[in-house]
Amino acid sequence: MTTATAPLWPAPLATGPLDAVVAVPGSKSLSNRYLVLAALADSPSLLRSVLASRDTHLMASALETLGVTVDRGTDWRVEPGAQRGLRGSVTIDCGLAGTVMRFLPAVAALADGPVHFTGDVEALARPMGPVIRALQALGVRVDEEGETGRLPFTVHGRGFVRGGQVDIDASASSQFVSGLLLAAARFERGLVVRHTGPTLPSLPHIEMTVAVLRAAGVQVDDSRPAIWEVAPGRIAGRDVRVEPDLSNAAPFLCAAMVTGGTVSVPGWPAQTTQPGGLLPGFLERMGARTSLDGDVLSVTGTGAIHGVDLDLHAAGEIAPTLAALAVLADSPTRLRGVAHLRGHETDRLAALAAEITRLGGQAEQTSDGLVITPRPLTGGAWRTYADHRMATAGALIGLRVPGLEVEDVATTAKTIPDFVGLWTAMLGS
Ligand SMILES: O=C(O)C1=C[C@@H](OP(=O)(O)O)[C@@H](O)[C@H](O)C1
Ligand SMILES: C=C(OP(=O)(O)O)C(=O)O
Repeated sequence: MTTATAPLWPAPLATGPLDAVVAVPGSKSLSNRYLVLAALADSPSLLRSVLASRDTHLMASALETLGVTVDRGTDWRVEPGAQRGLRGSVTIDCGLAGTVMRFLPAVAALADGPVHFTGDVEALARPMGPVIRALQALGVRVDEEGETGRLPFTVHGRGFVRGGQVDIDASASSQFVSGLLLAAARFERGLVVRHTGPTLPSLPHIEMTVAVLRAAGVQVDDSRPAIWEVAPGRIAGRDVRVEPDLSNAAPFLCAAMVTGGTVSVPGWPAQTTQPGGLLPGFLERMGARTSLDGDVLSVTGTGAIHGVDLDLHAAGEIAPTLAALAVLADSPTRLRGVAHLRGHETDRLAALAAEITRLGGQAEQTSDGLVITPRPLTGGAWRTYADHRMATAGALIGLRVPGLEVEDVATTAKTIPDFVGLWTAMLGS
């Protein structure tokens, strides 16, 4: 939570070109999908290199509340609740995790009683309406308690969902679609989801959902644009290794460009549905050299950072990092296609514009993004609005701007367990 008294972390200045290897923890998006599917499966699962951060602990705790066993050791072992059914008459704390608040309502509909959903104060602003409306259209009772289309609400599980077909406007978040698809194989008739809105952000994340479902033995037809059909059937427990979080790799790789050095991330997948897989291409357009040697992705700064015109609708979660890089570029940048960032952990377009401007920079919001014009910056507080990616963006700018202090850097725990440790180790190596 952001308060006036939140501590300030003096972001370290870079003292020279980096030459560092950074082992980035597991993907939030993959970890939380594997957890949901493991909970709905008909046999146990073992999740290796799973991310242990606030968002994945919230997911694991929520599933435990529903009667699933999640043994959180080095690897996480999940004993599904499927055979004996999911438990109702419980409350789920979503924190600020989009994956928990959007993935679990459809799961809760399978529970044997009411499941109350709540979260952080910042979470109460995030859009939930399409999820609630879709479940209601499928015959699930959902009682809203505060503002319409927002947390908190109660899903009245009846132990089964008939399923069928549902239309949904997912222009505010791809997670609305993913959340329905993840549970759909457990609906009596499966589910056809049709997206009806004007834009569809984060398509790679929906493709990720389809891929993890298929890998668990679920039949998914995604051959028609913006329509996904999940057949009813069993979900298999799995033994899987989670890829590193490529979006969380972004600030570290960008640090190579800011310092004119090299940063390498091992474990980079040859193929991935993570939107962070688009990152090397974006960084090359901004002036970096990149190479994939085996599974080690290296980014080398050439000394130059160029402004760029980028449509980020497929990869909105890396927009804050690229905005921070753009602040340090040699020409203006336009980021487009990311209107949905207004419903992320905070209104990220407003937050980035405010904080860049506070340092003396120039950043204007457009209807669907930002225009950033590089200017000399001065240090000062960088506010983070409970947003982990605002914090890591501040750290990146702080490599070059003396006196920049990141408010509430602990908010990075949402998806990285020890961001400050990894960042300072990178700078020290
Ligand atoms: O499904 C997922 O794991 C995610 C989907 C995206 O959400 P939006 O489509 O709301 O941007 C992304 O930004 C978020 O960080 C994770
Ligand atoms: C948008 C993000 O998170 P969430 O999963 O909470 O939507 C993010 O991590 O950038």
